[in-house]
Amino acid sequence: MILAEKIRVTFNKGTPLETVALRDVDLTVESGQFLTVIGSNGAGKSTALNVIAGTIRPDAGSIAFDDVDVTSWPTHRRARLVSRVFQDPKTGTCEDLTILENFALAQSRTRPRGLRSAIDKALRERAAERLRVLKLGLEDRLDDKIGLLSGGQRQAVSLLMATSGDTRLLLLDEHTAALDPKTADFVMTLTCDIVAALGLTTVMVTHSMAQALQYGDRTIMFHRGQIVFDVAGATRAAMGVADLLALFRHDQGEELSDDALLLG
Ligand SMILES: Nc1ncnc2c1ncn2[C@@H]1O[C@H](COP(=O)(O)OP(=O)(O)OP(=O)(O)O)[C@@H](O)[C@H]1O
Repeated sequence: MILAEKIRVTFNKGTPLETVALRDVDLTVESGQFLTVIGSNGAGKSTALNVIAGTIRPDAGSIAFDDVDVTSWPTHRRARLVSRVFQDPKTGTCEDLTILENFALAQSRTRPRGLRSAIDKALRERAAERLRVLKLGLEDRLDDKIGLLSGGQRQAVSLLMATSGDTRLLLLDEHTAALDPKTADFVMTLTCDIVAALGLTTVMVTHSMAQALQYGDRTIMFHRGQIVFDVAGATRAAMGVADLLALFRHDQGEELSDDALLLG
């Protein structure tokens, strides 16, 4: 479970560029819940993920995982429990290393060992077994440089690596936005399968309202650093994009003016 209380993040404090990116945000995500997050450009979505991952330390508020206060834990200390997949497939993998070496690197995130000593028969078998699920033939290309893979293949491998080890919390930062629609569907199906199989608590940021409603079991929207709505259960299941827009208009007294959100 994630319990974030009164989280405030201010960039460039005390300067003319001061921006309050998160305004006393409270957010609880139950264990095993799959939360989708939407919001216009600059609404605070990435900052919220950064606070959970530990990349940004809030200037006020606290954050706990399963009742353990991790507010002061740096990213590397949280890395055993939290992993993240980014929009750019290149971010999650190391281009000059082979597929197998990338798996070894991912494993060392949770079980620190030298890269060479981490590559043993057991890892080779484990990596091949996980890759076989993709049905892309990558289990036969363990010694290929990962830079040779397509964006979609690489994102699928990033997802497998992010969910190896002891990860309990998966953060997805628009991880299908750079893929063509067919590949994006493939990666989303893989995501849902892995999340369900491992029972991961998942937070997925997306620019698409339709995708936010299609996947997961709860949707929140950020706007100007605050959560402006939070829908789940039967209410959410009955909603379409037009209903989300109407909810926004009703609560905020203004129209949403972000084409990417409307059209995505
Ligand atoms: N490192 C930073 N330095 C200064 N300002 C920042 C920084 N990171 C984010 N901001 C500002 O904080 C606010 C929230 O940004 P954030 O990236 O969290 O929004 P977002 O909802 O993820 O937007 P997008 O969909 O465009 O990625 C914005 O006004 C942004 O310009």
